[in-house]
Amino acid sequence: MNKHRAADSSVELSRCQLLWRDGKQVELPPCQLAPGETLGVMGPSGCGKSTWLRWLLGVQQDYVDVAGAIYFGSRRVDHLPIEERSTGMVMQDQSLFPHYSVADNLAFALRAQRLGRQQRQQVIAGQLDALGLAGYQQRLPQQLSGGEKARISLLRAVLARPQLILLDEPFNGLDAARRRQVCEWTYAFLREQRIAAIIVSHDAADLSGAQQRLQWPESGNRKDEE
Ligand SMILES: Nc1ncnc2c1ncn2[C@@H]1O[C@H](COP(=O)(O)OP(=O)(O)OP(=O)(O)O)[C@@H](O)[C@H]1O
Repeated sequence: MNKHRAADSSVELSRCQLLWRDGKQVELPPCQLAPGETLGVMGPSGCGKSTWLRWLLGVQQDYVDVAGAIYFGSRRVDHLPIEERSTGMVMQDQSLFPHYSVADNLAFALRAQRLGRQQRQQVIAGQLDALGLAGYQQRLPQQLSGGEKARISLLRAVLARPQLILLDEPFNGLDAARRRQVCEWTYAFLREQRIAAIIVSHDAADLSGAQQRLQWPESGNRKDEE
């Protein structure tokens, strides 16, 4: 298990303010997620959802100031560097290691769990099977379709078993039947592994398994208030 992960602690996000350089600002309400719980987020294009997720992940973003706190149990993590936050993210552009096979990409995510080689191969084979990708171990990312890449990216992020996982439009590029299947698998896996998650999507059906919802609040303009 990830050494930074406190298995039974909840994720707590304080009220959070995002302030862009051009004066646009938005205030998000506080939120608490128990292990295995998901927050589904919807909002119009360009409102700041990905920016907020990248802040939660710990990415430096010079175009915006963010004031807020993130706690895993009693531990405050928003001042920690990205590698110490036990937070994973699947981005819209799906970043697999291009020169690693599917199996090696997934093995990378499992490294903290210290499984033996055979056990690791079993986990990988079982999960690929569950996602309709049986036998894909030796493929390279360039040999995958967009939808296949999306599923492997998602699998890699959840197999690392972070405390919090951030999914930005994770089911894009899938046909309707596959989208439903991957969506159901994702919620079941997050619940079973007790991983708290935030899922952003423009499609309400993607958020049907989420226990909590956030409709992105209207943004204001600080310059108008001055
Ligand atoms: N690297 C950047 N530099 C400057 N401004 C940026 C940068 N990335 C995003 N922005 C701005 O921040 C605002 C929010 O963008 P963001 O990508 O977070 O929106 P979003 O809600 O995720 O949109 P979408 O649903 O289209 O993905 C937008 O006004 C965008 O132009």
